[in-house]
Order: sequence, then structure tokens, then C-alpha cells
Amino acid sequence: MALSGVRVLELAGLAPAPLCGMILADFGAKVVRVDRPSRAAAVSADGDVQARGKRSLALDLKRPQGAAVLRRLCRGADVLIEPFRHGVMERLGLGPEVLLQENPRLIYARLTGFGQTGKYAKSAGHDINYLALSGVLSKLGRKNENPYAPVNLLADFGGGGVMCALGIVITLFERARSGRGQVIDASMVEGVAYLSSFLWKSQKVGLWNEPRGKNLLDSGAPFYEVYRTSDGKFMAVGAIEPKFYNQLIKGLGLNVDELPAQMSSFGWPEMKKKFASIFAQKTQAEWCSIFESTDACVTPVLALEDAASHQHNKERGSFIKNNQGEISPRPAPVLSRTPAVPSCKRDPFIGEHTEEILLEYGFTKQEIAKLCSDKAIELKNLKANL
Ligand SMILES: C[C@H](CCC[C@@H](C)[C@H]1CC[C@H]2[C@@H]3[C@H](O)C[C@@H]4C[C@H](O)CC[C@]4(C)[C@H]3C[C@H](O)[C@]12C)C(=O)SCCNC(=O)CCNC(=O)[C@H](O)C(C)(C)COP(=O)(O)OP(=O)(O)OC[C@H]1O[C@@H](n2cnc3c(N)ncnc32)[C@H](O)[C@@H]1OP(=O)(O)O
Repeated sequence: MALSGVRVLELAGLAPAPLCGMILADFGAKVVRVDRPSRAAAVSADGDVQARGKRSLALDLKRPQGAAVLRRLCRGADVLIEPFRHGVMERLGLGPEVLLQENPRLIYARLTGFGQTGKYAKSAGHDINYLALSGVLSKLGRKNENPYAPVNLLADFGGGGVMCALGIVITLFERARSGRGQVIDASMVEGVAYLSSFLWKSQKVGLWNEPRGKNLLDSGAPFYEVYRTSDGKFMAVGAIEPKFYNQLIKGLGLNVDELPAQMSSFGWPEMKKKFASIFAQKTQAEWCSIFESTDACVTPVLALEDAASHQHNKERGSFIKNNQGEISPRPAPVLSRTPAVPSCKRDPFIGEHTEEILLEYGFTKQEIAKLCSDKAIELKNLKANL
């Protein structure tokens, strides 16, 4: 796999850092999730739902012996992912200047909401706050309604987890030339703002001149909208270019010569009503068969489980099943020579691999026993979880 041999330490966090670690693991990195021991008794594998392919080490970073263990682990690692507010790692004596001095090849990835500097660097927040501060949230939502945050996909995962993974592979690539590591300051505000570069840079062509919900791509246009079908399901319409729009109109049984010009926004509200009343007359399956094999850019809105069993996705193997029968998306993108090979095993229990990992990083059995008696680490008793 593309990232074989890369050793990653991921300090356990909420949603974005776990995705970042999972991406690296899917593509072959050896990812160790560093968990808090105190949680081990209460939490098994279900706290982190993005733990595929990872192993767990339960380590108390608040104890000096625990922090010393992380320092030693970092000496033998390629990447550290830390998901805490600015200042937390410094308080633990695990800031970048310490760890990079001990291992100048280390990639020290700091995945936060607001970044390492600035007024909000030490403030708590979640996806919706980062999205708001990036300016993007102001553009999301329907006409005359409040801005709407679409689950926690954009800042947490797009601007956070994925952007941080990109930063890690970029720095690993650069390190192959320079031999040197560096610090990644991955702010989700900036990550999601960067993700929205098209939105920013397309302002000059007038794409966003109207208020929220009245523009071409934000549910203002009738040909870029979701419509309810007679069985309570939905169809997604994305017929932007005239040649595709004409096929949409044909499929709806309308005559393009009798309609207002496609790009005349004055006619859009009326056209939307017309399209909505037509879509409401047939079931989703009926609309699928009308638009199948056309270029009208009309697709069914599928539930997650239906997406996994849809013919197209099945043909490509877009979804995978693990040993527990859990279905999830296959890692993307697909690489021709060194594709990702996602683990089929169950997620790790907290502390399940503590001993195995420490031995692998050069600790002796005696050292491990001492760390255990000092409560710096925790060895999970697997039987307790079975
Ligand atoms: C919208 C999303 C958030 C979605 C979260 C949900 C996915 C989950 C939230 C609640 C979960 C459910 C719940 O737990 C109940 C069930 C539990 C069950 O097991 C599973 C099912 C549950 C229903 C469960 C399901 C889900 O998991 C939930 C619904 C987001 O936006 S996520 C993005 C958040 N932002 C960031 O990540 C940016 C950077 N981080 C931060 O800004 C802060 O970390 C944050 C997120 C604001 C939290 O602040 P906090 O004060 O808590 O932490 P920090 O200031 O960062 O400091 C960390 C302290 O912890 C110490 N520490 C860390 N590791 C260790 C260790 N190994 N040993 C010892 N100590 C450790 C560290 O030293 C810091 O201590 P100090 O504060 O004393 O310095």
C-alpha cells in the first residue's frame, strides 16, 4: 500500500482527527491511537467509530512517566496527530519544539478548529462554529431561512480530517527530499475556507449576487434542486448546461420553447413550482426509468443503505463490509497499483494493544510492568469486553 512503513501516533480526539488517522491506516500506515486510560473501563471500541485499521495504546499523558512514553514513541514515529486546543501539548511538555528536537524527521500535525494563533486559538468550538467563522455558513441554506449547517461534514471532515491528511502526505513527500519533518497547523476554519475557494473566486462572475438560496447553485434555480416524488422520495436535478437542461425538459414532458429562458432568474420561482408539481406525479422508480440513460443529470436521492445496494455502486464496489457485517464506504480515491486495503477487523478496544505497541517501539517487558504499576499505561483485559 502507498503508505506502508509510515508510523503514525494519533492522540484520541473527536470526529476530525479519527478520520485523518483512518485515511492513513486505510492506505497502509501503521496507526496507533493513544487513548486515555481512565476511559478504558467505561468505553470499549465504540467511542471512536473511525478506528478502522488502528491499534490502541492506553497512556496517561498527565503523568510524567506517561508523557515520557509519548516522547519516546515520537522518537520512533513518522507522524503525530494531536487534536487538542492550542496550549494543551505545551502544558504536557510535548510541544513541537521538544518533540522535533528529539526527532527532526517527525511530522507534527496539529488539527484544531481555530489554529495555533489568533484570538480564538484557545477557545472551544465545533464544526458549526468553524464553518461560521470561515464565511461559508452564511452561504448555506434556503431562501428566507436561517443559514443551515449540513451535518458536521464540511469543517470537521472536509476542512479538518481530509485537509490534515493532505498536509501529512505533502510533508511526508517533502521529507523524502529534505530529510526533515515540520509542524502542520491545520485549522478547520482555514481548511473549510480553502475548500470553498470556488465560492470566493466565483464571486466576480456573479454566481452569488443574489441573497442566500436565490442563486444558481444554492437552490435558487429550478434545474439545480431536489424534488419530492409521489412516494415521498426525492430526485436530485443538476441540469445546468443547456444541452442537459433540454433533456430534463423533455423528460418532464415539457416544451422548451414554451418556457422562460433557462437562465432568466425572474422565471425561476414559477418554474420551480411547475417542476415540483410534475415530479410529484410519479414515483422515484418511475422517474429513474424515465431519466436513466439520458444526460439530463437527474438521479435518485438514496438512503445510505440504498446507496450501498445501488447497481452502479455495486458494480464499482463502492461500499465494503467488515467482519462484523458493518457496511461503510470504500476508501477513496482508488489507486491503480497500490490501492487502499481497509482492515476488515473489528475496531480496537481501548488499551488492547498497549503491550504489543510498546514492545514494538523498543520498551522492555520490565519497563512495561513498571509503567503499568505507575498507572502511566493500561493493559486492557480483553476478557472483560467479551
Ligand atoms: C460536531 C463534532 C463533535 C461530534 C462529537 C460526537 C461524534 C461525539 C460527542 C459526544 C459523543 C457521544 C457521547 O460520548 C456518549 C456516547 C459514548 C459512547 O462511547 C459512544 C456513543 C456516544 C453517544 C458518543 C457518540 C459520539 O462519539 C459523540 C456524539 C465536532 O465538531 S468535533 C471537532 C471538535 N473540535 C476539535 O477537535 C478542535 C480541536 N480541539 C478542541 O478545540 C478541543 O479539544 C475541544 C473539542 C473543544 C474539546 O475541549 P476539551 O476541553 O475537552 O479538550 P482540550 O482543551 O483539547 O484538552 C484535552 C485535555 O485532555 C487531556 N488529555 C488528552 N489525552 C489525554 C491522555 N491520553 N491522558 C491524559 N490526559 C489527556 C489533555 O491533557 C487536556 O487536559 P487539560 O485541559 O487539563 O490540559
